[in-house]
Amino acid sequence: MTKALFVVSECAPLVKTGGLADVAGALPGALAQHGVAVRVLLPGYRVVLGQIGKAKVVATYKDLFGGTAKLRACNIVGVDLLILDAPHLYDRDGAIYGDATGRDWPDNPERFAALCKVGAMIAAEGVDGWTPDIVHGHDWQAGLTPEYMRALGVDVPFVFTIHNIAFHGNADAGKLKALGLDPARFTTEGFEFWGQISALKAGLVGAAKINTVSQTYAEELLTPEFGIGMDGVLRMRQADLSGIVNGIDLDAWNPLTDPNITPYKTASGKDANKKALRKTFGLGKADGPLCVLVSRLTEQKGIDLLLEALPALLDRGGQLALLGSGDPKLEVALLEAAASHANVAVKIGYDEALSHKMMAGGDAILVPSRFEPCGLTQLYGLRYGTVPLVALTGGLADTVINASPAALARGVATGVQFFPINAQALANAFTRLGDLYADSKTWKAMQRNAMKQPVGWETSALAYKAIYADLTGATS
Ligand SMILES: Nc1ncnc2c1ncn2[C@@H]1O[C@H](COP(=O)(O)OP(=O)(O)O[C@H]2O[C@H](CO)[C@@H](O)[C@H](O)[C@H]2O)[C@@H](O)[C@H]1O
Repeated sequence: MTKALFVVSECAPLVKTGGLADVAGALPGALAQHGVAVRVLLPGYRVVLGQIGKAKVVATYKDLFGGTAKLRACNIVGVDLLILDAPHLYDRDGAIYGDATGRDWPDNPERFAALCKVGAMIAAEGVDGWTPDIVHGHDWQAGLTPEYMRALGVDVPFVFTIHNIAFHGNADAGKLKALGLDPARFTTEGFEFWGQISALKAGLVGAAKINTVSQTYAEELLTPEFGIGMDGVLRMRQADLSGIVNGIDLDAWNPLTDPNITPYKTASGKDANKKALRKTFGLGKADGPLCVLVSRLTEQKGIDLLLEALPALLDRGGQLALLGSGDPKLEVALLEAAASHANVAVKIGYDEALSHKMMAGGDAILVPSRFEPCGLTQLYGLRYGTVPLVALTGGLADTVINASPAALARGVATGVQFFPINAQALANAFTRLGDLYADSKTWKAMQRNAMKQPVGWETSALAYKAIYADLTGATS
């Protein structure tokens, strides 16, 4: 049995701001089926502590960046967790990465350095009679782990997964001492990045193997356009970089058993959900497709392109129901669009149950991202027979089969892709979507294909296991 320690800043269902949490929550269960036992090291945010009750204390750290911390072990919905209960770092009002106004916490470098340091100590000494064979960090919040492991002389292999390279976790060089980092490693070969400490770069240079969450994104990352300053480092590490597409939790996202919806086995069962969804969003009947979108509202997600291309959807009799939160300017623009078009409805906020209802009730799920390492909502869409309309990039390129004439002729199309990633191409894609929707035989075939597509973790869990086995020499 291989033992792996995940170091990660969010984990569904306990705490989630985006797709990272879904992966951290679902991959351990998938790995367990293949003989890999994962424990997930997670910050003890207030929202997390509120859900774990009196979990057993398995270690105490006297001075962890300015206060005493306890490590608590528990199992929540099948995931073995190690919760870093450090009130001076994590027990506060506001969100997990920043205050209520959206500003990053000024001590984020210390908050996530603490997580990494504890990860390194667990690798060094073990905890609760358990020592990992592999440490697997996710995104910049886990990036400093290999630095602390090196300082402690631990030679457990470190695997680093990039979910979103846009966040570098930079800290002022003046924090070197406060973070307990080795100044000799503050170089271009180490974790220095344009005069700052980069937690992301520390992870990239310190990992034995790096992966990201789709094959296409792994290739894109090597280019300046997508690498966002890290493409040079990644080109140097190219031999150790791979792409492993995300899966989704097939139990949580199952149209047959989903408690949030009227369950269904085939796409015809979507009708009742569509009716209910229209009611929830205050939308009337329409001839064209009911498009849904669930997302963080950021530059990445192409919401501005959607606003610009919207007339093309509305001209085809289509509708839009959108759920999201984030950039205040995008929120305002979306609410304005909803106020001026009867066929556009917007809910600002975060609502897990509603996101399920939208997958069940929508005809099409939109993902017009400028870049998308993998993307999960198009995978939910496939499983729910909700045809994805996506930008041709990253994991969206790898998981959706575009309704090209060839794919339609072969009966394999599952969605619509557009390229280049701009408003005009998206508008054209809306017109194509309208045509496909109007041709009910073709549309039904696409829904069937979508629902048949494997979107679970099976293949990808085996790919992670193979990376671990390669590094540990394990055979089973
Ligand atoms: N307002 C809201 N209400 C309810 N649910 C909401 C919501 N806003 C977002 N969500 C949910 O959050 C998740 C978002 O995951 P994505 O993979 O689509 O993007 P994200 O950019 O967060 O993840 C990053 O990491 C993941 C995981 O590797 C990659 O797939 C992705 O490409 C990368 O950008 C989905 O489960 C979605 O349903």
